[in-house]
Amino acid sequence: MIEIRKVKLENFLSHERSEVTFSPGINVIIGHNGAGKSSIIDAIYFSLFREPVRKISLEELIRKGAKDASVELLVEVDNRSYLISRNIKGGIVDTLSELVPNKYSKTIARGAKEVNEHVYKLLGANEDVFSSTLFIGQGKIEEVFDNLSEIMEKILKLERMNKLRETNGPIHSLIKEIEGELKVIEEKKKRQKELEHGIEESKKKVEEEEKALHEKTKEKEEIEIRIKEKKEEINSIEDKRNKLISLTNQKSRYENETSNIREKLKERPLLEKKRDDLQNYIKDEEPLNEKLKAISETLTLLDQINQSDKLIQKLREELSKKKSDLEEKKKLEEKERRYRELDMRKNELEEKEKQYISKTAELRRDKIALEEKERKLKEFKDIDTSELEDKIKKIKEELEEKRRQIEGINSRKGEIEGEIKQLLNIKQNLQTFNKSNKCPVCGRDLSEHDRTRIDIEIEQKVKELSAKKLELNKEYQNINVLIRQLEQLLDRTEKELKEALRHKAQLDALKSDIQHLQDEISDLEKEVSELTPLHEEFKKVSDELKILVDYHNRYLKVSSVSEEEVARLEDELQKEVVERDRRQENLKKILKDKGLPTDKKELIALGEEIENKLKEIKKKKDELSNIQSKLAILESEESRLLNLENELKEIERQIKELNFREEDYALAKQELDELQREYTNLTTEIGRLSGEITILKTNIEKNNQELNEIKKELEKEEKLINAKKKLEKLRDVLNEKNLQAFLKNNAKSSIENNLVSILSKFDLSYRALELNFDKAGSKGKNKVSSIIVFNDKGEEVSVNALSGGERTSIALALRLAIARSLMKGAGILILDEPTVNLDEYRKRELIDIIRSSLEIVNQIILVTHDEELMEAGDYVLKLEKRGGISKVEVVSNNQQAL
Ligand SMILES: Nc1ncnc2c1ncn2[C@@H]1O[C@H](COP(=O)(O)OP(=O)(O)OP(=O)(O)O)[C@@H](O)[C@H]1O
Ligand SMILES: [Zn+2]
Repeated sequence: MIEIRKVKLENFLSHERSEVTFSPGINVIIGHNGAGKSSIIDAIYFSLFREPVRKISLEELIRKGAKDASVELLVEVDNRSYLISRNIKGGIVDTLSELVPNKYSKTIARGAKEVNEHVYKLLGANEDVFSSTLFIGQGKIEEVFDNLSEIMEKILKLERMNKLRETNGPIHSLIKEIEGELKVIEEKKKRQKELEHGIEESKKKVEEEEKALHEKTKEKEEIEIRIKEKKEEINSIEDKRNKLISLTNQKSRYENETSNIREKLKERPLLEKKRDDLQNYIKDEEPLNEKLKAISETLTLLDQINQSDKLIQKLREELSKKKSDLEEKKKLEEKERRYRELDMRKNELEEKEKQYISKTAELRRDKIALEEKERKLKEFKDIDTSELEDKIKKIKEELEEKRRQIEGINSRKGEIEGEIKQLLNIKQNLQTFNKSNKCPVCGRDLSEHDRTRIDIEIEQKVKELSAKKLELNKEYQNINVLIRQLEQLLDRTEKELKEALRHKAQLDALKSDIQHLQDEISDLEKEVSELTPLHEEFKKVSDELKILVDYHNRYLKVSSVSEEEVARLEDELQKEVVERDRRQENLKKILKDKGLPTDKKELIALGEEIENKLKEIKKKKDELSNIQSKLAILESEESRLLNLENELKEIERQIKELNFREEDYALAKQELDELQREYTNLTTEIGRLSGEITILKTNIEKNNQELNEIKKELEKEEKLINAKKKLEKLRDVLNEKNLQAFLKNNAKSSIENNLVSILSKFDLSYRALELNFDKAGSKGKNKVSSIIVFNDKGEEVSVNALSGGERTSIALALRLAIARSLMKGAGILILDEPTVNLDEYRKRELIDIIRSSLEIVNQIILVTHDEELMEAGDYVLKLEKRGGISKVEVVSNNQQAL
């Protein structure tokens, strides 16, 4: 029994994102036209079968403005929950999964086709059955009467049975196919016989050839042995031959060498003569070398003597200079001593002299400054300040007096003003308290006369007081002018005093400066008089030094010279003279001994001549050593020649001993060639034979395989014949009169039974019903009714004669009955707007019938725009459309409310 728990719509028809929960019992979906109610059951239907309910394409199910749509349906079957997920265009595959509460979800099917198959299993019905029975479109409950025959054909798939039987149908073509295969099998049988014969022949041939192969192999082995023996023989002959060749080669090499050496030896006497001549030539070398050495010695001596002469000259000059310097030094020594004494004294006096100079300068500056200040002092006048101070004191006293007068005037003015104010007050009061006739001051009774009098009196008095006040003002002004004049005078006098005081301070400062300068001058004069004798001495010393400085400078120039130095130079000169004389002696001796010319130029020319001669000798010596080495080689060659002659004798002996004959060798080789030819022929023959045998054997193998395959196929023959017979039988059975009628009758009685039991629950008083699955005749009066009803009395009643309510009940019952017969458990009933076009009474009836259906199904989903039907629902969903998008607005649970 399937039950729907929840459906989720995403971009599906008018829904953007809605989630609807269902409960067992009657679920009413309510809302205005176009609110999106049907869309929800469309979503359920689409989830189950991936087909639209309406006549639209899948793409049209996608909400306008969205790219893709998806629907999820949660169902419960036998206490297990399954989630079906369907998608349009989103690229996500459809899935069906089982949800184990609080645990996991297991995908059972993936892809539209697989999901469809599983839904079929869960629902126990396919789309055809479901849409003809439990899913009822708007106002279509009774359609079942008119289409019963088609519905049954569709449900029982009778159409397909007829199709199976047709001449171009599958059964016919299957039989044709089998007949074709049987023909092929006949062909195979012929082939089988051919193959068997061929295999027999081949086997015989293989036997013959194997025998021949055996013989040839034996022959081949014998020849192999003979070849081996022959090869050994040839090898030994070849060894000898090789030895002979190598000996002959060596012999000819030796002979060549011998004749070469003999040729070379012919040169020998000539070389020996040349050698003797050269040896003779180089005899002069030794004495020439000696003479050359003496010449170079002589030349060296000449150079040395020359240098000594120069050195002696230089030393004599230096010595005479030093001697004269020494004399000068001795003459200057007295003056130099005096110079040094004075210089020291001058240095001692230097400090005091500096003091003297600075003090005299300071003294001069002070005297000038003093003169200047004394001149300024004469220009200053003396001023007396006490006079000015007295004057200021007097002015201040006068000012005090005048200010006191002003204060007096002010207080008098205040008194007068107070009196006037009081008088005016009295006058005012007199007028205000007119009626009471009492004095405002004392409260006494006043007559008119009194009042006038008082008035005049007051007037008089006020005038007097005002005149007095005016006078005081004038006086005040006058005094004020005086005060201002006094203040100005005071100011001026004070300034004068200040100026006088400043002048006096300057004079004091000048006087003290003069005093100070005089003190300083007397101090300085004392110091200068003390320094003067030293200054005189300094002057004297300096003057004398000026005269002595020339001598001092001259002394400095010769001061370095000493007696020792002069002595040393004299000694050096002496030694050099001795050395030169010795060399001259030596030279004389050599010249005499070697008979050399005394002239230097001649000596050099002679030296060069000897050197040239020596060079020539050197060349000859090289030539000689060359000839000597050639002669040495010739000597060793001569001994080699002797050896070679002995060797040749030995080789000839060995050749004789070998005794090799070329004819023997050629014969043996010819024999081997013949044997090898024979061997090759045999190998080819053996190869050919085994090749043929292999081919024959593989052929046999192949043919055997084919034979086996043919045998296997022949086994099918019987099955094919049987199949053909069965198909022919099936063709007969599928005939309308046989199986189809049986199926229809079967379904008919089952549905009729169910129908009676369902109707009994609907509380209707009909005893029996009979279904008619045959095609209803052409529409109109002859129309054959698909259902016949019998009343209590057993009378037949046409469906059209029943009341609307009865008809709807029977139609609904019939749908439920069909569903029950064909499905394992009919769980849900879905109705879209069942009450359209019904009056109030019929509507009530229908609600009762629907309620009764709950005895057959568990869950009913009802779509309506009729508010009245809300009451019928156990569970109510209200849909509304806002902004073009459907929304689940209200959800109420009537059961809970009760
Ligand atoms: N692909 C779509 N995208 C958006 N809206 C659509 C789409 N297809 C149809 N509609 C609109 O969805 C609305 C809801 O249709 P649905 O059939 O669910 O309404 P209903 O509440 O059952 O109304 P009625 O009582 O008139 O049958 C309609 O106005 C329809 O025009
Ligand atoms: Zn009075």
